[in-house]
Amino acid sequence: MSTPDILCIGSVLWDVIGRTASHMKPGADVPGRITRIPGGVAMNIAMTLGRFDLFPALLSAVGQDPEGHELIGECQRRHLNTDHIYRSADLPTDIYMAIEAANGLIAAIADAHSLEAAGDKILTPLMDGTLGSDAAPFAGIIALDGNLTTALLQQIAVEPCFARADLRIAPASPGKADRLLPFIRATRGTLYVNLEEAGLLCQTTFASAAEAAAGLVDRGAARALVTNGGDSCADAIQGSVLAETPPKVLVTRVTGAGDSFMAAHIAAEHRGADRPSALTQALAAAAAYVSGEVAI
Ligand SMILES: Nc1ncnc2c1ncn2[C@@H]1O[C@H](COP(=O)(O)OP(=O)(O)O)[C@@H](O)[C@H]1O
Ligand SMILES: O=c1[nH]cc([C@@H]2O[C@H](COP(=O)(O)O)[C@@H](O)[C@H]2O)c(=O)[nH]1
Repeated sequence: MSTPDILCIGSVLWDVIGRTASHMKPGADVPGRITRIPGGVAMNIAMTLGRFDLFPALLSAVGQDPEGHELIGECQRRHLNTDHIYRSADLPTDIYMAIEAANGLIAAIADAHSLEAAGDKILTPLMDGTLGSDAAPFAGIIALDGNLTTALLQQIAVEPCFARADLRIAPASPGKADRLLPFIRATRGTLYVNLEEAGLLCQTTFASAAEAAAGLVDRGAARALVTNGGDSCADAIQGSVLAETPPKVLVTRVTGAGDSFMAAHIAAEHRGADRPSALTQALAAAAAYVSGEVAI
């Protein structure tokens, strides 16, 4: 069994996405296309890392139902390491559904109940010596998502078996933004949030990504990357805020843009890029993704 370059911990599920070229209001019923593709923040990050020639391992909960078997097959087809995924016999594979229209994301529902119910079973390989333990903590990059419960995220922020990891954390959705608070309190990890999520975490509203990233660091975050759709994004650490505007592109899909940005940024820093060039490379990758140049 080869040692993974990076671990992705969080949701691995099926995304059911309905897309239409029409504008939609609540209650609209319009023609369009419905697709089912592998998703979940941890999975999206892992898929993008794979495109940068990295070999991430997934830590998640996937059911032993037909949907779960098929999903594991999709992971393996993409050369993602599934050896450490917790395969529950009684929990169903999680699922997410979203509707995207000409006027953007209309609504989405994430059913990540199985991941939540599995709790710290998904972390066993980092505790029992398979990938790490308290005595010999995993010392690589860990991309984490906010689909994990606050209790589990709290555990990761302070427990010895995570003490040496380079934690990269995304909230998964605005509704889950406050689950990242343990990392702000513990001044641990790099947070990847959009402008709305930054505001929710700080219980305020920010006018720009630069202001938001600096605000997160002021409140205790070790490092914060804040994106804002087609507008300028920022990377802040104590005493330094970088900002850059994304390339202008024709947007054909928005679901997963933030995850693409995060994965490309992690991959750039894994290759040794400095902060300004990592930001530029992440924006280029996100632009290719939202313009539809990248196959899923
Ligand atoms: N309308 C857009 N035009 C150009 N780039 C975009 C657009 N929307 C998203 N992106 C790219 O994707 C990144 C993440 O998008 P954002 O919408 O902020 O994240 P999230 O998907 O987490 O809400 C942006 O920083 C940008 O690089
Ligand atoms: O509560 C959650 N919302 C969204 C996701 C995942 O995030 C992606 C969409 O996110 P965004 O719209 O921020 O790009 C989808 O692949 C979806 O599976 C998730 O794991 N959990």
